[in-house]
Amino acid sequence: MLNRLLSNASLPDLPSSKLISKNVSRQAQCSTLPPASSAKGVLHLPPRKKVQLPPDHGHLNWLQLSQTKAMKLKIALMKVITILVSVYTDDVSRKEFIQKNSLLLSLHVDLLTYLSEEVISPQELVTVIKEIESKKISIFEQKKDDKLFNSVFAKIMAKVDMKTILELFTGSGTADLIISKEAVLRNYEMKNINMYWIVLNSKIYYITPYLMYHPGGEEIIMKLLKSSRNTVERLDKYKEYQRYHRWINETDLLAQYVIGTI
Ligand code: HEM
Repeated sequence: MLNRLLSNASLPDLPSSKLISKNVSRQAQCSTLPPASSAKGVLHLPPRKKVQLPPDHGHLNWLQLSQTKAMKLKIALMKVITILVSVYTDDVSRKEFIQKNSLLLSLHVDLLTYLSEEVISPQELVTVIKEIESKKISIFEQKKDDKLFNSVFAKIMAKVDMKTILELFTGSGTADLIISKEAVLRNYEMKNINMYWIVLNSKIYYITPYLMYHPGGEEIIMKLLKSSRNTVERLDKYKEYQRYHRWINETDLLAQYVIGTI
């Protein structure tokens, strides 16, 4: 499989050197180094936690997959849906969101508001999400797409063309959207695996598509997001993130998944 991927070699536009943080003060444990020595004065690092990923879920698979147009569209649509459900279901959050973002990102705000008022109400979305909550399967992992989500995608795309959605919601197009901490906490409390965000260093990322490709496994991330100890003051998981991989530059690795900023 790897040989086939390497021979196709249409590698994405992400040189590996870009993924390495330049501000690493000390080399923490990495895959190629032996564990840190327990000698006096050497900082203790968490033990290595090797997990077995499903077939075709290596880093290269993920990079290639995330560059396909179908995947980009699905991610953009899911960004829209997760914002509608996390922000627009609550009057206070919605008003604050519109007020804070109308000046700089008016097109994003207009599109989201139009969708929520004319195309699919956030309450309707919540019902759809609840219906498939119990399946606990990411729509990015199923061979066959989930019909309910597809019907929502179709509703949106019947009113807004694909080019507009891709232009506004692909890559870091939404990076400057300001989203309240209350809306993020609402997202963290959702049970449907397709809705997951994570905050790292004040940036919010849509993390569902990456979960099964995470070399440290999905469990460790899910545990953090679904902890009953999460509060508006404890949304940012950057400390925990850095504990395991200071050397990884998440802003480049997750550039396509940015939802906004808290
Ligand atoms: C959400 C964004 C995240 C990204 C993009 C990410 C990325 C990565 C990458 C690329 C590796 C492989 C590192 C290597 O082998 O050198 C890795 C491993 C790992 N990550 Fe993450 N990670 C994320 C979040 C987290 C979080 C929140 C935690 C836990 C608090 C975590 C815990 C781990 C662990 C335990 C490993 C295995 C390290 C080992 O091999 O010993 N990750 N992650």
